Amino acid sequence: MNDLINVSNISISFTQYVKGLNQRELEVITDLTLDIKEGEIVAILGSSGSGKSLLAHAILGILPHNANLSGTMIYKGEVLTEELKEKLRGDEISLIPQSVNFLDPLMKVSNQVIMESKDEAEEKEKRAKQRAIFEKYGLSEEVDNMYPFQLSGGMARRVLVSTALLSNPKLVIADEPTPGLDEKSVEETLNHLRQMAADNVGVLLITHDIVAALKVANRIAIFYSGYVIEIANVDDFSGEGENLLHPYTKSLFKALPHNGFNLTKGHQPLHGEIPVGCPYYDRCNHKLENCDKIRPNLISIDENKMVRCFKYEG
Ligand SMILES: Nc1ncnc2c1ncn2[C@@H]1O[C@H](COP(=O)(O)OP(=O)(O)OP(=O)(O)O)[C@@H](O)[C@H]1O
Ligand code: NI
Repeated sequence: MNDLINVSNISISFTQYVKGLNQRELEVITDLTLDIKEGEIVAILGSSGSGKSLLAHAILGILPHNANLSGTMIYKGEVLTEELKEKLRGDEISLIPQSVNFLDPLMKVSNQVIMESKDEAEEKEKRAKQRAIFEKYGLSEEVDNMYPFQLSGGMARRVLVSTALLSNPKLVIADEPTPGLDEKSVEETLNHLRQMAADNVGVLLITHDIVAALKVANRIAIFYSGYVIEIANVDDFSGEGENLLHPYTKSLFKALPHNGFNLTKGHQPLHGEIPVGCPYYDRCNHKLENCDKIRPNLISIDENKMVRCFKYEG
């Protein structure tokens, strides 16, 4: 499988003004590395407020103006500059947004899916395509003329998915597509993602729902305090978790059945104070000599797996 996007050493911070002219940096994402291949679903798993949406917005080039972004992104072998992001956004790279509030309440569904066209021929072509995709996702012809408030939650979700697919994207970023959905709608949404991957689209699934991630992803990136601490194959989350590498991922996996498969709290970005050493130091039960003094790098174990832990360095 070919690499679609390689995100290397991305950091995102905000400049905050405290007491007049004093500034300080709030680092939300630190040194994030991740790659997605064609036809692959990679889930990034992190708790609420951990910076997942910011990562999506960084790839799309829609970060807020006060955000500082560093690091590199390569898309199909080409450096993903802000200019290129703008060109690809809504085209080769599309977003399934976190909220159905992204739909304009005052516009008929089909019109907002299509947006502007440069001439009649293009509009006709777009309408035909929109109808075909809606059909595929079980949205009948009368839905075209509905307003968002007339849609059920599940229908609105399907409209967002269809919208993301209208441009034949190569990379789809799904930002928390499952929270608040009933089990059937969750399954339906996951099936949509599987279908995309089967069509060779790369999918970045952003979620705090580990159960959903395990059902659909090929690989899972675990986010902790703004750091990716491990990227594992979905199959590693089985048995006793013996193939998982990072102490945090192992304990997370072991704890799952006991806490109803919910992510435990306590891995928000560390507001203001970035630890010198390992971000997991305080909670780790495999501490080594230098863990509180030096931050481990995210190192590759093989083509698919990475870990940030001194146990595996050297
Ligand atoms: N414009 C901003 N200015 C300053 N800080 C911000 C800004 N936007 C986001 N943040 C900070 O970045 C953090 C991460 O935000 P983000 O929306 O990416 O989290 P998330 O992981 O997507 O959360 P959720 O699961 O709730 O969607 C927030 O907790 C907040 O501290
Ligand atoms: Ni979010």
